[in-house]
Order: sequence, then structure tokens, then C-alpha cells
Amino acid sequence: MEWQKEKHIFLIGFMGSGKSTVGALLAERLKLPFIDSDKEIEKQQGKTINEIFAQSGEVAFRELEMEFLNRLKSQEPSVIAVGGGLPSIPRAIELMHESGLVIYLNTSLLTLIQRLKNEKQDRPLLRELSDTEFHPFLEALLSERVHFYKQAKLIMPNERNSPNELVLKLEKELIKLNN
Ligand SMILES: Nc1ncnc2c1ncn2[C@@H]1O[C@H](COP(=O)(O)OP(=O)(O)OP(=O)(O)O)[C@@H](O)[C@H]1O
Ligand SMILES: O=C(O)C1=C[C@@H](O)[C@@H](O)[C@H](O)C1
Ligand SMILES: [Mg+2]
Repeated sequence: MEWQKEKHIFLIGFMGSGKSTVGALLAERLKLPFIDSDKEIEKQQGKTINEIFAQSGEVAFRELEMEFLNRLKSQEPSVIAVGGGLPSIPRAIELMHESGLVIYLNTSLLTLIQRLKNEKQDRPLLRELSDTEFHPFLEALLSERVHFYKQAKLIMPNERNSPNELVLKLEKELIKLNN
């Protein structure tokens, strides 16, 4: 499998796996534009993700995510961090494979819990969970989604490394694919 420079690089993975953090750094390193689907949808709608979920519901948000993916076809090659739930929408993974290289940032449940416990407020699926609900909810959602994430072409752990260290590893993988 080869990565072609004229294609996008998609980062997928669970909430908190580091897609937005690592994606911005990777784009800087590769001198490519960086696009974050959550931020793009917020800009386009003039609302936060929390407001979209509250006013229109999750199904409407997933439709906006698919519209976002469809719009990317005509965009210059970019590094794209996609929302944590986007890969589980029917056809989404196929669309990403058609226009780029899909990379899964794989992070264990325990690390996700540590990272997300203080970052619940901007994530509508998490913000109302009590401390006792938090762990079982993440565990169940991760196990529902992992099958989609594993359809990525490249699986890269993101836990016992800094975001910058992962960017260097990713760059090496991309160079290998391009040779
Ligand atoms: N390798 C890492 N080591 C330590 N902390 C990290 C690492 N990667 C990301 N983080 C931290 O984890 C938190 C979640 O990261 P980030 O917001 O990038 O995740 P995400 O995958 O974009 O989540 P979402 O799907 O909800 O948008 C942030 O506080 C970020 O700084
Ligand atoms: O995992 C999810 O379903 C989500 C992840 C975030 O990136 C946002 O897209 C939103 O909070 C939903
Ligand atoms: Mg993000």
C-alpha cells in the first residue's frame, strides 16, 4: 500500500486519542494545511458542537460530518483530524480510503479515561455523565467503535510518547510508504 502525496492524511480514533493535537503538529511538519472536522462544522454552522447536539440532535450532526467528508474531495491535500464518531457512519471509512491515507491513533481505555475526565465539557456525549457512569460508557462506546477504527491502513499507538514524538514516527512511516 502506498501513500501518494497528492492525497489527504486522515487521523481517526476515539475522543481523546489525540487527533486534533497530533494532526496540527503533523500538518506543520509536513507543510500541509490542517483541517479539524469538528472545528470546520462549528465554523460552518456558527454553533458549537454542544449546541448542534442540543438543538438538532446527534443524527443531524452525523449528516453534517458526511457533508464535510464529501466536500473534501475537491480540497488540496491536507492533514485531517476527523471527529471520534465519524468513522462509524456508514460509507465514511470507504470515502476516506478513496481520498486519502487513513491512520488510527490507538489509545487504551485507561489512558482515554485519564485524558478525558477533565475535558468533558466540550464533548456532548460525555458532559452529563457522572463519575460512576464515565468509565462504563467509554468502555462500551470504544468497543462498539474499535472495529471501524481498525479498518485504517496504519495503526499507530499514541500513549507512551509525546505528540511530537508521534509526529516523527508518522513522518518515517509516510516516507516508507512513498518509497
Ligand atoms: N501523546 C500524548 N500524550 C499526552 N497527552 C496527549 C497526547 N496526545 C494527546 N494528548 C492530550 O489528550 C487530550 C485530547 O487530545 P485531542 O483533543 O487532540 O483528542 P481528539 O482525538 O482530537 O479528541 P476528539 O475526538 O474529542 O476531538 C488533550 O488534552 C491532549 O493534549
Ligand atoms: O466520538 C464522538 O462521537 C464525538 C467526538 C468528537 O470529536 C465530536 O465530533 C463530538 O463530540 C462527537
Ligand atoms: Mg479533536
